Amino acid sequence: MTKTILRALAGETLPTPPIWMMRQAGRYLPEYRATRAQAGDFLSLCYNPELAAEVTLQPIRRYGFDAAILFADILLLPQALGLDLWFVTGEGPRLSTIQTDADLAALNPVDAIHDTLNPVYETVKILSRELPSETTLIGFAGAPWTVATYMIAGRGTKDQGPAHALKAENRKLFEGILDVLTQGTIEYLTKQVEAGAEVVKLFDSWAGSLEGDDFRKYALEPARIITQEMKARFPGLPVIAFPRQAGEGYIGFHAATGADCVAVDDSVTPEWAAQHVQVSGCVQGNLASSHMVTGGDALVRETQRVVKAFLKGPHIFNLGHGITPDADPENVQLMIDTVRSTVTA
Ligand SMILES: Cc1c2[nH]c(c1CCC(=O)O)Cc1[nH]c(c(CCC(=O)O)c1C)Cc1[nH]c(c(CCC(=O)O)c1C)Cc1[nH]c(c(C)c1CCC(=O)O)C2
Repeated sequence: MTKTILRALAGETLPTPPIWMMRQAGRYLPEYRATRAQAGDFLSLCYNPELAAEVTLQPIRRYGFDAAILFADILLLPQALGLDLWFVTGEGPRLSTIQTDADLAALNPVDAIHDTLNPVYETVKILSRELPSETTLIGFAGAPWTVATYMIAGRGTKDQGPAHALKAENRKLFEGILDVLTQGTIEYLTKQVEAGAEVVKLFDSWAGSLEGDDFRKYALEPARIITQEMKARFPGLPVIAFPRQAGEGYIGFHAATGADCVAVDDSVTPEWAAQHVQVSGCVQGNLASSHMVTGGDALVRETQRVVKAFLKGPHIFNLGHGITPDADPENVQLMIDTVRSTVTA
């Protein structure tokens, strides 16, 4: 029998939506914190195939999610392209920045990324051997715009100001960075699929800060190029696109990019997304991750609301964004039980 996630991605409407959770391997789980301590730090964990596979499997063992997502980070690609990357505890990522043509020219050639990223492919290979037969393995990468915002600013920013500024001041350089990332992402995802990833997801966390023609050129177009090329290389490969906070930009995103599934965040209601996005294909989402902290009746009610809003079409249940470190693991179980017991007749 085909795996439930793959059935939903193929456009099938299932009586109960399959479920997984962004950041399901993360700090809210005591077993994750223990393995991360064993690895030393976050990046050492990402580059240790045995331990990265272990943390990927932890939420599958605990909850029986329908999909596992490779444990890695979207910022490993810029590191593989030659930027320095480190994480400041309590603050987040830091990178050496790209600000000039010379910085761009100094990046490693795209085919050299595998020297750094080989341990990630090794993690995928372990997972494709060790996952239960009903669990789908999702590979991923950051979308070019989102990854570029970190490379240009050297860190996470609230409004992606430095990347917008570079786009205004030196569009040629800005587009050059996006082009390198587009090609690098294709090569990175290709190796993940060759190693055993069954689905790939593109995380465009900052798509919502691109407006009008910029959204079309820098969120939609790179997603289209990557999706088309991946499908040319691997016919039938399902692709999930996540142009987070795209709002109206979610409308038509399936058709314009060729993605099989569009993941929606919780800044839109599930009823709106069913009406405007699910009409074009599978959707993934979109319970607010804050319910994993607060729990209770509101969690049950809102979970049922999401399930019911999407029940007339293909749907993969997920949060609207990643689960946060302060979440209670018991609330995750309550969400899963609620999804699986919501009567959809
Ligand atoms: C912007 C972004 C990043 N990483 C990612 C994004 C895009 C999606 C999003 O918007 O959440 C994506 C990501 N990061 C991680 C994954 C693995 C798969 C998954 O569990 O979903 C994925 C898909 C692990 C991680 N990536 C990170 C953690 C926490 C690291 C730790 O253990 O300290 C995990 C589990 C670290 C990370 N990595 C990044 C930031 C900003 C941070 C620090 C913020 C934080 O601490 O939560 C960059």
